[in-house]
Amino acid sequence: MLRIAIPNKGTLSQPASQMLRDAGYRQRTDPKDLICRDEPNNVEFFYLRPRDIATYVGTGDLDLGITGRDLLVDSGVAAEEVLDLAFGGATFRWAAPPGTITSAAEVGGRRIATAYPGVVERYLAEHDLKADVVRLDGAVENAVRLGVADLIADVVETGATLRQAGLVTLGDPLLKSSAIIIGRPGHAPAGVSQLVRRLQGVLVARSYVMLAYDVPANLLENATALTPGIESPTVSPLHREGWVAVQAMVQRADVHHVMDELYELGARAILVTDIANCRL
Ligand SMILES: Nc1ncnc2c1ncn2[C@@H]1O[C@H](COP(=O)(O)OP(=O)(O)OP(=O)(O)O)[C@@H](O)[C@H]1O
Ligand SMILES: O=P(O)(O)OC[C@H]1O[C@H](OP(=O)(O)OP(=O)(O)O)[C@H](O)[C@@H]1O
Ligand SMILES: [Mg+2]
Repeated sequence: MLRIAIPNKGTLSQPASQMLRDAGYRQRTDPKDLICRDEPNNVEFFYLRPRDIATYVGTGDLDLGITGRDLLVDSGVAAEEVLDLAFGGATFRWAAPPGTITSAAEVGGRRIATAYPGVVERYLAEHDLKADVVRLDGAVENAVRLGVADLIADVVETGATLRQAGLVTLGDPLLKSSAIIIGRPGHAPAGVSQLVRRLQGVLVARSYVMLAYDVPANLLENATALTPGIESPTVSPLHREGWVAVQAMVQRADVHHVMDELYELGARAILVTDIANCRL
């Protein structure tokens, strides 16, 4: 049975379970449950602190885990990224009061508050800098105001917490994070490739829609240039002479723009439908 670690709380917890449900796996119904067995799929899910997940996967006690890229880096565990799950996106950044520290080169010699000392120390080592890393558990943005540190290094999503604390970011992000599946290098037990394919199906279904429309046959080339699909669009004859029906997958982010262009070209009955899941 495949054994997989899932975040039990925090930002990544709900979306991780939802993604697995969308891929056809059973998930816990009570948020206090720590284990959920999915017999038909031969998978057992273990609900763990996202920060601990790399440790379980790295030791080989669990086969796979869902965690954040920043948490994996912070752990220092030699687990590998198997698939980017495209949720839980955030950057990991330096921040300080405006006008105090203005470039990343100036972080050397300072007191840096963070809940991710592993990420910060990796950066300092790579840039040949020395600094005093103050490890905190959370609410790191308060550290400068309270005099514990000169700057912070923390997760930034909307930037609202930084603004509220009167801090501004400086320099480039130390890293760009999102939820990922991690595994142990060289360890690919039965069921892993099926799980990855299923999740890839969910990712595609989330980023594409199915577009269907009718168009005069003499405009087909122009229309399909707008909707080339993945392999190629499906074209079917219509009962009405001189018209065809076209179906193609289109990037969700582009669909309104593509519909406008198709309508202007002469296409009609342009319909968009969600894709529940797919295997490409
Ligand atoms: N707005 C956000 N705040 C915190 N973490 C976020 C955010 N958006 C994405 N993440 C990602 O979530 C992971 C951190 O999750 P974790 O559960 O440890 O902290 P949390 O969501 O802040 O919850 P808690 O503060 O209750 O521990 C990291 O990979 C981080 O990049
Ligand atoms: O850029 P934003 O959208 O404001 O999000 C980022 C903030 O959210 C998280 O804090 P959280 O509320 O989880 O508290 P914590 O610091 O105690 O973990 C994170 O640690 C940042 O402080
Ligand atoms: Mg937090």
